[in-house]
Amino acid sequence: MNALTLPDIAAQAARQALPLEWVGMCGIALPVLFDGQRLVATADAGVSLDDGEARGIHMSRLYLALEQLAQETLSPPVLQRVLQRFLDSHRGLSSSASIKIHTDLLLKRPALISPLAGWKSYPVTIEARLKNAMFHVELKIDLPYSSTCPCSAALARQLIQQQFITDFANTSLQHADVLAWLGSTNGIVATPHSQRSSAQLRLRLDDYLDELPLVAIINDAEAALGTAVQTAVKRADEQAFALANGQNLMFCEDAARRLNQALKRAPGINAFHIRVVHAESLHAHDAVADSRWNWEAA
Ligand SMILES: Nc1nc2c(ncn2[C@@H]2O[C@H](COP(=O)(O)OP(=O)(O)OP(=O)(O)O)[C@@H](O)[C@H]2O)c(=O)[nH]1
Repeated sequence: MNALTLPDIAAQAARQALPLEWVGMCGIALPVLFDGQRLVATADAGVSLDDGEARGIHMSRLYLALEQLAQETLSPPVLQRVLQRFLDSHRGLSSSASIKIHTDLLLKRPALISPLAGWKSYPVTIEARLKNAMFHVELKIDLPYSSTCPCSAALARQLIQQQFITDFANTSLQHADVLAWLGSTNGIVATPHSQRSSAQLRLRLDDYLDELPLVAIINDAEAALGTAVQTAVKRADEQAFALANGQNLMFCEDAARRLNQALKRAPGINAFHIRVVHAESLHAHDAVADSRWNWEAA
């Protein structure tokens, strides 16, 4: 060996010939561009190692191809070009390539009543795969929202009725008495439990999309759920939120069904797997519902 030649271990023959389904790097720091923002992201990037005789893949080639994602707005065509570069730089070694990008999308959300707004962070993962010229993109989105138990609300209403009977038994009622009673703690002797809940959406996108419909999907899903968690909140906003929750009682089953309907209507999605998790304040465990559409067949 010439003293100036660097040893290239990856190019050596493997001691034990065996193809590998996926080889790559996880947790690569990457600043990505999306929705006019520069977002801090991490990427997992890799290829299959089909040539069982080859010792290793060329990780630096994948790493360098990722730079394109720091330069251009994240979109399906850009992801496809990067994956094609992974494969072009591993001719004879790999037939499939994949990339996962984890980031937090920041969206500015207005308050319900006051003229205020604040930032909300949505954890998202964008996963793209290229195999035998077939290109697929999958999104994972986590959405926090508030849910109030309909059963608990009905039980609380019944207790309020009982309290009313107790407080006004054998009394001739004046409008002012009832109004004062309604404003007292006796008038709301029981409250239903509500909880911070989360919807975990996994979505497969149609192949032809030029843009990632992340913001539209988040907006559609939040509209379907009805009580997204808030950002900037003054008392007027809190009161509006209390009213919205009172008008939007839901079990986890209700939330899953609403999301199912909304996502089936949303353009650009050809399959999904939804999980909603209501982190119960009644129990120390969660109430959970799943819903799928075209998921097994895809
Ligand atoms: N394949 C592989 N490479 C690793 C691993 N851990 C670290 N590396 C390093 O990743 C570096 C980059 O690999 P290559 O892309 O093959 O680098 P290179 O041979 O200089 O680049 P090319 O000439 O393009 O092949 C090498 O120095 C490897 O030692 C590993 O587990 N597997």
